[in-house]
Parts: sequence; structure tokens; C-alpha cells
Amino acid sequence: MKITIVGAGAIGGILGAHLVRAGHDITFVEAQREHVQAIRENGLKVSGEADFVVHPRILLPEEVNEPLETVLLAVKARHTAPALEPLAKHLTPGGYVLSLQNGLEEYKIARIVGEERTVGAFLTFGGHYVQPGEVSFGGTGSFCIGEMDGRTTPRLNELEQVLSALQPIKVTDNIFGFLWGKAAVGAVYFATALVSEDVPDIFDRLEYRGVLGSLAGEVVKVCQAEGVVCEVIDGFDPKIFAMAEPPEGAVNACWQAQKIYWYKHDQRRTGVWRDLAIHRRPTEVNEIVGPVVQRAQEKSIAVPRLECLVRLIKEAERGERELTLANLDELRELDRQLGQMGSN
Ligand SMILES: NC(=O)C1=CN([C@@H]2O[C@H](COP(=O)(O)OP(=O)(O)OC[C@H]3O[C@@H](n4cnc5c(N)ncnc54)[C@H](OP(=O)(O)O)[C@@H]3O)[C@@H](O)[C@H]2O)C=CC1
Ligand SMILES: CC(C)(CO)C(=O)C(=O)O
Repeated sequence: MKITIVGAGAIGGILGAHLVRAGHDITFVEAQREHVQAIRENGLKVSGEADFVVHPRILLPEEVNEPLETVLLAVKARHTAPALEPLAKHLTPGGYVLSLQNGLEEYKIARIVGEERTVGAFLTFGGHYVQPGEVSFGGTGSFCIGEMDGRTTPRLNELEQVLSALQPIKVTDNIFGFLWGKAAVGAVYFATALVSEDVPDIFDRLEYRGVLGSLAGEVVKVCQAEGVVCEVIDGFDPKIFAMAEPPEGAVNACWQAQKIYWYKHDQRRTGVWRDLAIHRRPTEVNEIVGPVVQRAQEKSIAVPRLECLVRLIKEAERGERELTLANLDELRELDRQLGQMGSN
């Protein structure tokens, strides 16, 4: 299988480096020139939970002029269309694009290359870009791949074999259930990114768990209205938070599962927080939370907490908000008022 990985940052770099090490035919396409130059000169280093260097083939986007068979898309969701549109003409008739992104990017990709040439993935292994030529592997997590229509196809079985060079992976008939589940967890993560504290420490502040759960619950209500069965993410079942009276034991089990997940990883902050606090660049809020709010509006489902979250994140992106607990207090106050009005 000839694989092209578009985006050699955290996810593309970590997965791709493991595939190169396992002997697969990998070419990276990466837009950041310093990163490309460093990889050409010294190789791609994976640090953190791994420690090795590979010397892969890497191209700038404008250098791509060859047939593309299997494309793994690992750019931020903001860059899906600009990254994929120029490459689409090179995709072979039997070629396809596997999205390694958060959000519901599969729909966008399908509009560019066709639904039959689009495959989805859900993943919670992670890491971050460190410097040109280096990515840090934060640790393993869940990893599922699936066709948009839920079929099990030979290409999924082939991908499963190849991608298991990184970590165990499963084929699912409900990839959108996982992507919506990740969007629900994602809403929680976006809220935690409004505070410069480690995620598990925020989860330990019990007074904020109510509003964090309510955010996940709003995502699930939209997911259910779309007819999708939301999946459990690393032991966190977002569906619990859409219930009128969530059982306390199940709620506690969800937060416990999240804490176990975060303590297994050497990084304790989200990519969203890194975008806001370190890179000072826009997050993926428009692509991860935005489509949920838009679908809610189309279906007249009230998602006031998600709308407030989007506003707070955008204000933080513009530098109008410090990343402090005051932001979570604002969300919590809204949650309290909505609760008093009986509007869960
Ligand atoms: N990091 C994580 O732990 C996790 C990430 N994800 C998801 O994975 C996806 C990728 O995230 P992540 O790996 O963290 O992102 P990174 O920013 O680390 O990597 C993306 C890379 O793609 C490059 N890029 C941008 N535009 C193009 C283009 N047109 N062609 C080729 N390369 C391009 C970026 O360059 P530049 O920086 O110059 O823009 C960057 O080097 C996101 O959707 C994220 O939500 C999911 C689970 C966990
Ligand atoms: C919030 C989300 C879903 C998107 O970046 C994430 O996975 C992270 O930041 O760690």
C-alpha cells in the first residue's frame, strides 16, 4: 500500500513515523517549510512516549505531482479544504482519503473526493508538535476506522493491518457514533482549554463537573436528533449527560475514566489549549463545536451552553480573554440559570 500522509504534525508525524519504522511506503506532504527542511536534513524525531528517528520522503504541497493511492489527512480541520483540493486531481480512481481529524470532516472530504473515496477514523492517541523535525508522542488511546455507510470493506481490513504498527486498532460500523462521541468529549475539552490548568486538575474541581457534563449532553441531544447512536469514548459515555436525571454512579464513572485516560499520558493539556496559549492561533472550534451548533439550530434544538462556549473560545482566540477559571465560572453561572429555569 502506497500511503501519502498530508500534515506531518502531531498526529500525522507520530503515526507516519511508526509506519516508516515498520517498513511501509510512506510519503509526507507538509506545508511548514522549516519542518520539511529539518526532516530532510536530520529526519523526523519522535520523542515523549517513544524515542526514535526516521528518514522519510517528504514533499511540500506544491511538489506533489504523482498518483496518490491512500491519503491519510492529518491537518487541522481548518485546513481540510485548502490541503485536499489541490491534491484531489492526483487521487487515483481506486484511491481514497482517510481523515485522522477531529470534527465531522468526512462530510467535507466527501464533497471534494466523493463519498466512496472517503473513510473515517476516530482516535484518542495523541501528542504535539515540538519543533521543526520533532513531534512528541503523548501515548496510545482508542483508534477506530470505518466507512461512512458502515460497511466492512477490504480496504478497512488492509488499513487495520497497516495502521496497527502504531497501536491496536478496530474496524467499526458506527464511525459517526465515535466522531459525535469525540465531539461531546471535545466540547468538555474546549471548556477546559479556557483555563491554564492541567485537564485532570480541572476535573478534580467538582463544582465544574456539572457544566462540563451539560456541554457533553447538549452535543448528544443533537447527535440523537441526527439519528446517530453516540459511542462511549475511553470509558466516558456522553449519553449519560443527556439524561434528565443522570445516575450519580454512572456520572462518577465517566469522570474517573477521563482521569485514568489523562494520567496515562505525559501531556495533560489539550491541543485547543496549546493553540490558544502557546501558538496563539485559531482553534478548531468552528469545525468541531460549530457544526453541532449549526445542526442544532437547523433542528430547533436549544444548545445555549455550546453557543456560549463558542463565544468564549473566539474571544480567547482574539486575545480578549485570559485563560482563567473566571471563564468556566461564566459557563457555570449560565448552567445554573438554565437549571433554575428547568431548561436542561
Ligand atoms: N494532537 C492530538 O493529540 C490530537 C489531534 N487530533 C486531531 O488531529 C488533527 C491534526 O492535529 P495535529 O496533528 O495536532 O495538528 P498539527 O498542527 O500538529 O499538525 C498539522 C500539520 O499540518 C500542516 N499543514 C497545514 N496546512 C497544510 C497543507 N495544506 N498541506 C500539508 N500540511 C499542512 C501544519 O502546518 P502549520 O503548523 O504551518 O499549519 C502542521 O504541521 C486535528 O483535527 C486534531 O483535532 C485528534 C486527536 C488527538
Ligand atoms: C479538543 C480536541 C477534541 C480537539 O483538538 C482534542 O482532542 C484535543 O485538543 O486534545
